Amino acid sequence: MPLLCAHQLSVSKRDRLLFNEISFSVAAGELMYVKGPNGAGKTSLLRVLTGLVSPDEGAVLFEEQNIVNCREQYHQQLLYFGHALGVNRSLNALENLRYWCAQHGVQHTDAEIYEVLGLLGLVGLEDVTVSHLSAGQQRRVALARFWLQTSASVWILDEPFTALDVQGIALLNNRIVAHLQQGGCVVMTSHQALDVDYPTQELQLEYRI
Ligand SMILES: Nc1ncnc2c1ncn2[C@@H]1O[C@H](COP(=O)(O)OP(=O)(O)OP(=O)(O)O)[C@@H](O)[C@H]1O
Repeated sequence: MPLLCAHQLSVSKRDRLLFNEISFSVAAGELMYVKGPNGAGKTSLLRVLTGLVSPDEGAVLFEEQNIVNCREQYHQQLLYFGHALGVNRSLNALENLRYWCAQHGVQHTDAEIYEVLGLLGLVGLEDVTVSHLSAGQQRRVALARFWLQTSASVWILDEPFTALDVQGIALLNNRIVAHLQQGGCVVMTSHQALDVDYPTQELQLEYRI
């Protein structure tokens, strides 16, 4: 049974049809890579898959149920990483992750959060206000949720590699592969060529006039 299905999705913005009757499914252990030029509609598609935005036509199914009818159950199984980092720039990394854990019902001690921040190369920066961190370090604080939240099966990632250095990209790639090997699924976009050592399905969106 697929974890996630897009069924004949169509979305228009400002009278421009971004995509029309797109269908695909992603099963446990599968990675879907959504490609396309700027403005093609990749973010719009991902937001529809999360249920944040409704499609003009079609439906998104989680475990064969329309997400409209199982919103709470779906959101418990969903980890969405969008363009907005979802970190409070006036708090430090530790405070941000404590807050994120509390909001998402994830139990972690400070020691465990420190460990994840260490893994992400943020040792010594745990109590620095996020606005004083570099762009890549801020992304790393946001990415910590992929190590803190281990129960979500569906990961939807919108350009997660932005601003990361080579080591950061490798770290995240490894985490994505581990998630897939543990039976999760991933739908992601990236303008960088994907360097994930894992079988990948591709969906190409075109810029439609
Ligand atoms: N809320 C909105 N209101 C009006 N138009 C929108 C809205 N969101 C997106 N668009 C338009 O939809 C089109 C697709 O945007 P989208 O962000 O989905 O593209 P994308 O493929 O993710 O692009 P990029 O590679 O630049 O991130 C763009 O032309 C954009 O202007």
